[in-house]
Amino acid sequence: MLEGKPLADKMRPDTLQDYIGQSRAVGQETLLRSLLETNEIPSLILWGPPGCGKTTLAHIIANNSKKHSIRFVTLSATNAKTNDVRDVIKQAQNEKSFFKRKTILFIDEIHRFNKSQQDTFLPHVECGTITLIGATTENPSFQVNAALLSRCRVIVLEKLPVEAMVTILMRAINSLGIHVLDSSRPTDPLSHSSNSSSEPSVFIEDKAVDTLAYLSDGDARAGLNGLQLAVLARLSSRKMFCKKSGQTYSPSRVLITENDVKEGLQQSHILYDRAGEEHYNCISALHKSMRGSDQSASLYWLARMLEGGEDPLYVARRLVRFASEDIGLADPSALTQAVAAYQGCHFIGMPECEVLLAQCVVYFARAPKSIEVYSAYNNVKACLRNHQGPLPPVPLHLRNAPTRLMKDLGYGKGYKYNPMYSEPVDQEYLPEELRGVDFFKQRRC
Ligand SMILES: Nc1ncnc2c1ncn2[C@@H]1O[C@H](COP(=O)(O)OP(=O)(O)OP(=O)(O)O)[C@@H](O)[C@H]1O
Repeated sequence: MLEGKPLADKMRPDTLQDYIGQSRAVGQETLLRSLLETNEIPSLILWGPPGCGKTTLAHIIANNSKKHSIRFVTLSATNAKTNDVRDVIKQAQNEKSFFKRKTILFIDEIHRFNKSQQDTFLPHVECGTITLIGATTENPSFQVNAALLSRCRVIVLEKLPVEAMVTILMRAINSLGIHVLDSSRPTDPLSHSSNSSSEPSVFIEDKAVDTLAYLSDGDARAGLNGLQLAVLARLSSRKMFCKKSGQTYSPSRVLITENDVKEGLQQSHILYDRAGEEHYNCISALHKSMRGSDQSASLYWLARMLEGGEDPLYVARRLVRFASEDIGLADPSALTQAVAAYQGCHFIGMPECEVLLAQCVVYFARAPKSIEVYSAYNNVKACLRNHQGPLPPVPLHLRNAPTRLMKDLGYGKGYKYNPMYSEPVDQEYLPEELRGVDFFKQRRC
């Protein structure tokens, strides 16, 4: 059972009955479930984090549709070319016109197709030649063409909760014939070696199952892979033990502990997806926690990113921005702190630089906040962008006059050099048509 395909693939359910969790999307009372049960599949975009069951749901739909002689074609946007899509469409057109057969096209990681590739199937979705099912870990509002999106129903799948993960893991554990050891009954399974077969009996601590369910962070593939790796590692260390000791005897029972499953999981991959949606969610949560002056939450989001393998320089760059955008002149040294933290991270790297970022984040959470400069600058930008016609010229008295011709043209004429005056100088600095505008108080566009 542990040889060949990954355990996650072997355990992929074929029916909705075995599809665990995701009740909001495909629970008993949902529209999607009734549509699936009556085999009226609309075009869908399945959006959710890695390993939450997008491909599995498509696989279940495929199984169902084959029973109703609907064609189900799969492409992965990571390696499919535009020509592959065209071929599928051509075939779908033929099937539709000659055999009245429908085609469902499943595109995994649809966000990897660029906009023009996505355009290729738009008219065919519209006229019903194909029913499109796209799976994506990225927010479809940014990654899927608006026109295509409006023709699809977006199904949001969530990270699988711990209980669902336990159910999925237990299903795999049972199918592998592994025994779960009840930690409330302290017996040593390894001391009983009554197993006569050459294959060892495999046990797993119940708390190891719980830990695996927690640490896999809603990603069933990660959990099942973690389980598989832990079992394989234990079995191979049993073999090594026999080889090294030259003993023909080998322990007939193998125990998978909590530590084994922790090793089986690659934490960084599991807790955090550096390139995906989670990266933006966490940085946004950090920014908002600092803005809200919540130092604990700020530290939490920072640690969540760094522990997950985020690039510390990326976080440091965001802190430089925050120093000006949210703290600004309420504490101008915030900017110095942020730049110093950035340089410090650059010098020493992870893991040493984590504390620099932590210091900066707490400083920012505690700092007084001001968006005065940020808002005033936005007002100026809005004024420029909304301006109709040519921009007003720079007033002559403010222009530099390095040549005689420029002087003759009136450049710099009438300019009052402020240091020459002991009193405040009455002089205009904005173009004539903006006289009197105060970007700090109002927005004039
Ligand atoms: N809801 C579920 N019920 C039962 N098993 C599940 C469920 N979701 C995922 N699994 C298990 O996890 C494995 C991986 O899930 P799947 O391939 O569907 O994830 P995905 O959301 O498509 O992830 P990715 O975005 O990384 O491709 C499946 O093969 C299956 O064994």
